[in-house]
Amino acid sequence: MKEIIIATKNKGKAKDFEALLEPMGYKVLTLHDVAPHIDVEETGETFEANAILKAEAIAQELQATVIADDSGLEIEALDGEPGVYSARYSGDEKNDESNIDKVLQKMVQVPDDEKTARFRCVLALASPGQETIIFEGTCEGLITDERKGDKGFGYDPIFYVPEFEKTMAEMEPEEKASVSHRGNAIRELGKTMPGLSGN
Ligand SMILES: O=c1[nH]c(=O)c2ncn([C@@H]3O[C@H](COP(=O)(O)OP(=O)(O)OP(=O)(O)O)[C@@H](O)[C@H]3O)c2[nH]1
Ligand SMILES: [Mg+2]
Repeated sequence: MKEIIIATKNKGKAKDFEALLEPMGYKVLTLHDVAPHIDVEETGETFEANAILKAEAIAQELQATVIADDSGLEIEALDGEPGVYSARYSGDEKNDESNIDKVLQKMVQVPDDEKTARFRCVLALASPGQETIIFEGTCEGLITDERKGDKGFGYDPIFYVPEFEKTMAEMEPEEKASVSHRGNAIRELGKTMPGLSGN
């Protein structure tokens, strides 16, 4: 099986990548497998800037081709929050549960028909000595009033996808992969990276 390095320490993201890439014949390796000592500070103000930071630092360190993912949730009624700060919305310790609590509390006053949101994922593909390439994917949905489902990670329990009539945390990994921001970004990447099929 071919191997592919994803420059992430987020286990939820790693599972998403496995659901997406294993059917294409790739074994997913993360920073936990190949460089557990490295932490790249996310100092950028955009998903793109942070994805490039992470991908280039790890590609340089390992002298290998890597993919980094910077992603997050953009809620219209909150002017795009939590956005690039999604992982640390409620504090530096990256706590999914308190991040969700903070969103739900801010959404209490928002009318139901204004609960629109999107997940955005930016992937950076970096190789030593080559120009980094960027791919993007989004997924449109609605913020629910309460948590539903126990699959997935992050904000998945409060992100409702009308097409499936489920939150992302109620979807099987393959279902999430078929509509998610990460799935859509990988499918974009598949159009240009030889060997990665777009299906
Ligand atoms: O419910 C969710 N389903 C998803 O599919 C998803 N994708 C992203 N997110 C949120 O956005 C942050 C990314 O921040 P982020 O890109 O900096 O990643 P991270 O710091 O968690 O890991 P790393 O990849 O940087 O190591 C994550 O922690 C989550 O809060 C998601 N939430
Ligand atoms: Mg991060």
